Amino acid sequence: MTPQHPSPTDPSSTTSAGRGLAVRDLVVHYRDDDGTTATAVDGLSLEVEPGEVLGLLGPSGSGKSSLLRAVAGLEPASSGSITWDGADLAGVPVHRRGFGLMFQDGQLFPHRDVAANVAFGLEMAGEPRARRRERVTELLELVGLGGFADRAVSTLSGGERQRVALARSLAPRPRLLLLDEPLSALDRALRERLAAEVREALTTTGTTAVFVTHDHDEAFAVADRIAVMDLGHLLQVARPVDLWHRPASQRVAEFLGYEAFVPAGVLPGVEDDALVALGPGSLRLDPAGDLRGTVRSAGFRRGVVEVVVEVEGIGPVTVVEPSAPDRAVVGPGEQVRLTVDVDAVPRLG
Ligand SMILES: Nc1ncnc2c1ncn2[C@@H]1O[C@H](COP(=O)(O)OP(=O)(O)OP(=O)(O)O)[C@@H](O)[C@H]1O
Repeated sequence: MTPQHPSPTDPSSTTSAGRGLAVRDLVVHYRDDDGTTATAVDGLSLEVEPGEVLGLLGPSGSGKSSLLRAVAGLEPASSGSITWDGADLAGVPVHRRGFGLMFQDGQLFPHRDVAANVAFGLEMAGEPRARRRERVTELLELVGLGGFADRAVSTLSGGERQRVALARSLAPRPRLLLLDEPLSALDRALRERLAAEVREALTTTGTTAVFVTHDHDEAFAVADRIAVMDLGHLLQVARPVDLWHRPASQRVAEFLGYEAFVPAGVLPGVEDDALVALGPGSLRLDPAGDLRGTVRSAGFRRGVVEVVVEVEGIGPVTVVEPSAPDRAVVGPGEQVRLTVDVDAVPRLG
């Protein structure tokens, strides 16, 4: 691994030289009152190409917000550099970076109506009133709030507020939009729907963006590439499909939801000793299968049945089966046989 391209085997991890955002060997420290320092970002390098949506994924405390805040200029870098189109941003204050910010709680201005919230950045930029009005209408349409211009912010639902916040942050056409857990205050169903809408708004407007989340489903729904962080380090950067099928390490695979890690030789018909990961999608219930297991639990979830099976010699693995009204559902304690889908069992390097 080189710091510039953490996954050199993944062609999608390379970017056009010097364009867009480049973070090089960045370190962000926090100094406590007692003089001790905590390292939140530890020598991290990353690039974001113009027009790209990068998902920044990692567990709580992995340093995602610290990285985002450093890029925004809200947190000083202890060492390393942050550049945009090759120009160093050290010493460039937050409001001169041309970057937009969007947070979990939207931070709308309560005394302005929806249109005035969206217009805020345009006013700051000195846009004439007619152009502002036009742009506000365009942005509210884009986020699905066409008739909302005159609404008071206090009358909006949580999802509507975040749509307004998104419209407001897109209105001045930031050269980079930094989104820090913008959906995490919303309930799961709304979050899934809005994640798709955010992606559409970003790609329709061609906005370059970094989207921080600790939810891998959300990262998969929003991002062109996903950067996985842990303990201030970058573990892997890859397109969602490559990340899922080729996680670079057990740590990445665990974080994505893989459940069992065994030598490949444990699987029927496989003879090498590489470590492999099994998770949802790796196994199928099959009366003629070579693996045996005991059902621990079975739950219905939006058209599929998720069956957790204690697989002999492997451990618990979730099996996802399509649901049908006349198909018998297995229950806890039941003995089952399973087949491996070898294409859905990544080898860990
Ligand atoms: N202002 C601060 N002072 C001291 N330590 C801090 C400060 N902000 C963050 N940290 C520490 O830096 C580390 C990284 O925190 P950060 O908020 O960047 O992580 P995160 O991945 O965004 O987490 P979360 O998903 O919980 O927001 C953590 O150990 C955290 O305790």
